[in-house]
Amino acid sequence: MADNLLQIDDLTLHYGGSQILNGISMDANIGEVVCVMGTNGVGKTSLLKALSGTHAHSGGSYQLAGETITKTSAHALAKNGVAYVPQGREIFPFLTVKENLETGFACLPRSEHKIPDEIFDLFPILKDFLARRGGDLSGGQQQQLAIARALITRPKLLLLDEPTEGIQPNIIKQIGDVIRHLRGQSDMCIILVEQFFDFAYELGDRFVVMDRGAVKLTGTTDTIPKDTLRDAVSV
Ligand SMILES: Nc1ncnc2c1ncn2[C@@H]1O[C@H](COP(=O)(O)OP(=O)(O)OP(=O)(O)O)[C@@H](O)[C@H]1O
Repeated sequence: MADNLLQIDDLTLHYGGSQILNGISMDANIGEVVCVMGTNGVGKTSLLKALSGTHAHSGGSYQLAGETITKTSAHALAKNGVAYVPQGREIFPFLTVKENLETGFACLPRSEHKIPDEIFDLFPILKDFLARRGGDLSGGQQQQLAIARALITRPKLLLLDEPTEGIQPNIIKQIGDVIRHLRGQSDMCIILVEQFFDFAYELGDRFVVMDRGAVKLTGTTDTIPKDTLRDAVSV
């Protein structure tokens, strides 16, 4: 039986008086890549903000590994194993690559304040650039740094918001390889928000298509024909 990690039911989110998520229900398992798709403005980023605690949900329930999440601060959720790589990456431009990675230590006990070798196996370029300022990296290198920083926190739930946006093809391929590697380790669940259809289709175990703050289609490559999924994502 699949190892369920995430379960949300009827989740809602408001920005002030505007309701943006209108009751999202979905689940996700360890070892799985779940792709959240949909056109601009349907609420994909808002869903990741709710899951990461960056913006508290306003209703419904959120369970992580069977525990109901009521303390929705981003710091509490990071300590609970949720790592968020936001759209635009948000690395610290004036900190070095090493210092950016070390910010991930904030949610680990002091005894674990070491950058694991695996990080440099996955992203060799970061080892070469440890002393370089984050803001001096290329966009693709910054994206790799942002994913690496998230992995430092040893997440169970890794939230990736459009990791291919504005990135050149060879780095997109490397990021795809990293996601595949992480899935193969079967110790975390990845929620991937992605508009690059072929990239998402290749990596996804399951797909959740959103429309106006709700789920309009969900299934796997076995249950949704590729063209149906492509059409659902683009209209
Ligand atoms: N801080 C905010 N205050 C008010 N409205 C917001 C805020 N952030 C987002 N919105 C609105 O919420 C809706 C959903 O935005 P969201 O960024 O979640 O969509 P998205 O599916 O991720 O879009 P994209 O693919 O363009 O990133 C949009 O209409 C957006 O204008």
